[in-house]
Amino acid sequence: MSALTESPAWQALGKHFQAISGLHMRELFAADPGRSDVMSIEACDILLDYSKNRVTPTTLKLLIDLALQAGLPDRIEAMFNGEKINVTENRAVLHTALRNRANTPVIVDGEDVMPKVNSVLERMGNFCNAVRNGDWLGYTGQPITDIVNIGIGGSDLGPLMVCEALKAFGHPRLNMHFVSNVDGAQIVDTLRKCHTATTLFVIESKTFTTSETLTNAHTARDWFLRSARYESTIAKHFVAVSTNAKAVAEFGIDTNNMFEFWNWVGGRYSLWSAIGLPIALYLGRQHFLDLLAGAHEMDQHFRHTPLERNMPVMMALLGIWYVNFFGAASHVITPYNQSLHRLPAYMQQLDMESNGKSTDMNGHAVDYQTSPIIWGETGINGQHAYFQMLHQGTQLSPIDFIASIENPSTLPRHHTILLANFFAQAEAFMRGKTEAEARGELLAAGIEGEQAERLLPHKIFGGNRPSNTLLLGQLDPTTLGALIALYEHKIFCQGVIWNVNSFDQWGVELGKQLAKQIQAELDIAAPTQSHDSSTNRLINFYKQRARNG
Ligand SMILES: O=P(O)(O)OC[C@H]1O[C@](O)(CO)[C@@H](O)[C@@H]1O
Repeated sequence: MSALTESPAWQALGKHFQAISGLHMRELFAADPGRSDVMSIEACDILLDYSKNRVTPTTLKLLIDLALQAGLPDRIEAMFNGEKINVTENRAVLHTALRNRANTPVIVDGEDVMPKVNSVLERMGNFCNAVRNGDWLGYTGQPITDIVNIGIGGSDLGPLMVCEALKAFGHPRLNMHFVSNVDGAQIVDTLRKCHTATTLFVIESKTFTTSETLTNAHTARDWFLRSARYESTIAKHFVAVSTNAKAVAEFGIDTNNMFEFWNWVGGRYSLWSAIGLPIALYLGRQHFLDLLAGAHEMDQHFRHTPLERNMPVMMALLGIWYVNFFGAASHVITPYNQSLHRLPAYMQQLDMESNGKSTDMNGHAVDYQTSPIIWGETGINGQHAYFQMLHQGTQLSPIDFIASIENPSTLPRHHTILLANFFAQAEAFMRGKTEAEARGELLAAGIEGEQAERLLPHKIFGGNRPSNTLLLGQLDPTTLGALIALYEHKIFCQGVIWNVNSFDQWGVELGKQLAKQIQAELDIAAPTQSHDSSTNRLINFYKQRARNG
């Protein structure tokens, strides 16, 4: 057994689980009408109601014991203070410094990083103003109308998700495009919608070595030069965001047109850095600063609120309760705002790339589950697709319901229907439908006797399916910033308790190495023999068909 599973707090939770796992939330609500007043937290214009979880006050106390046993308060301070908590890469983890609107010094290797953070923000702001005002002109003297972000993973998902979420605040002249897939279909389709004279390419890559991004960037450059002809025109149409100035220069982008960030910013935590440039271009400098301010407010809440009233901490602990004690393999994210439709995809990288680990900080194999599988869709669409399984299937999948009270992008009547569904689903998952209720409904519908008995088992809902409800005041830059930071910190807390490094991603390397080797093999006609028989056969089958075709 590992130190974690042997620990007193873990053992106590295991015993407690045996005692209460049979309890139904209906009973818990009936026994304590004030349950949701106690089991809710308000911060940063977000209300978290976590009362529809299979917990009692004792569960919460034991979970807090687990957090304390893991030294969570010290680990939180270590992160904010710039300690090198990403031990396998010997790096600090300071996405919080990027949104440190209080501007207090944050020291890494003896240097306050805030002056350089502020200086890049200043440059981004000036550049965005020029593009948005129409002062930044393309090679024929026209203002920019289309912005194409080329990047993948953290250099795509954050900017894409935020630009979609905050479309209501977007600049009316600017059309945003995001190209991540190396499948040429995506860039071809995008370029078809753009004109060289009015398109700005933002090439985003922390490392500037990512093959998908560089391939797309070269294709964009070739497309551009076919019309613009002179290399000197590139400066007006290509900017880069990276930590790797040398590779940016080698690609042919003037480093004066490069916006820098630093190795203490993880890719999936980078939307607050210059990687947020497409966001700032689309929404404007002030809205980008508002996004940072919202995240900063959540940072302050996270850093300074006692664990039992701390929103990210409570969400982390509830997640651990289900993953490690109920054996839940997955966790569902269901936004009830259409504009948050890319949030589940964003959360997949944030959570699974961070905590999808089976080796702990000491290099030992873990003997407990870590990151759940994160999945989801907009809630309304999910209701008409996978909710059947969530209501009556055999798997327990906790759900996060997310909606906003105000929704500037929708119509009032639509919003009422949307929110009615939002409230109803969380209630349905909690209470279910008993046999007596189902029987009563059948009777009311005039279905009796044998037919009623046959249908009855299918009409029963066990309920007792846990969910968190997150109600945002409105979906604006500030609240969205807070929401994203909330999940970042939730994931961090879980990583601390699971004792994994949430900030490396070695698991993505092997596939990349093999792809490089196979790419070289695909370029030669001779049959491949260097892999296992399945991979050889697949490659050679492909080669033969591609040659004949
Ligand atoms: O920004 P880069 O260096 O191109 O990397 C893109 C993405 O690729 C990954 O390294 C995974 O392969 C992610 O962690 C990262 O967000």
